[in-house]
Amino acid sequence: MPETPSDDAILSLGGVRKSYGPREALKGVSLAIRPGEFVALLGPNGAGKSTMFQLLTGLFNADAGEIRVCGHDIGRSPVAALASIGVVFQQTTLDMDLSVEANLRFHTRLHGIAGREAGTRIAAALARLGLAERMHEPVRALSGGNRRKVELARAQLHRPSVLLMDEPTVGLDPASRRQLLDEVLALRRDGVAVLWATHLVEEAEEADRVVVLDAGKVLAEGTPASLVAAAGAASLAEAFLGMTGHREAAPA
Ligand SMILES: Nc1ncnc2c1ncn2[C@@H]1O[C@H](COP(=O)(O)OP(=O)(O)OP(=O)(O)O)[C@@H](O)[C@H]1O
Repeated sequence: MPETPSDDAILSLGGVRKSYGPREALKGVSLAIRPGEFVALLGPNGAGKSTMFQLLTGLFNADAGEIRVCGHDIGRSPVAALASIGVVFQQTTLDMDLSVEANLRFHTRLHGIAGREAGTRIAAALARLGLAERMHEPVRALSGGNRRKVELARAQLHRPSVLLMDEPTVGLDPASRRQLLDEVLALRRDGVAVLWATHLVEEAEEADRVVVLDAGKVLAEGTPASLVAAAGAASLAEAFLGMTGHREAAPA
């Protein structure tokens, strides 16, 4: 696997295993991401993507292996590791009846960001995403695409080095999907590392590197072009289908 980063990784997994009873969801997964790199975790349903995110966010502990964020072992130093992570989960975690601002304020308080500084960060994050004028509206009044943007804004308020996005475009229309992807791709300029889980090949095509996960194992990784070339395929979709045989993971 030629393009795996090594010592300069900001997020790394080494030999990570996780089972639910007899079912092995992750069977010894290793990967690493550098600052400013956008990595797509591409896998069909049941590949283990959400399980990996649950381990990366400290919701569960791995049965074996090591996860490090900015040099901190998530098992031994979870507070330090999690302080460097921003996350957008597959299911929304916003309070629909609170205003956009109140949702974001809750997050800044959790991270110990003082009032005035919190206000400045919230205003800047919403302005960047074109949502400054919606700040006082209840989240319920926003479209699905804008709700996701609020979650993206929230995930960045504590200025994490690593952003985890777990199938964040599920349920969004094509234009909103495109916008969200563009916003996150742009974060590379600020040196933010992104792990973007998806089952949509077209989203993975834009990544710096693609990690193909299936049935709890990394099948391949590399740039989209290198995966296509290695598979002797005409497209990433064809390469992916050839590797996994999962037809439901074809382009949207
Ligand atoms: N809480 C659980 N209890 C038992 N098995 C689980 C649990 N969560 C996940 N699994 C199983 O672990 C495997 C990996 O599931 P996971 O949800 O991590 O995959 P995924 O790639 O996120 O899939 P999807 O795209 O459908 O969300 C699947 O076989 C799934 O059925």
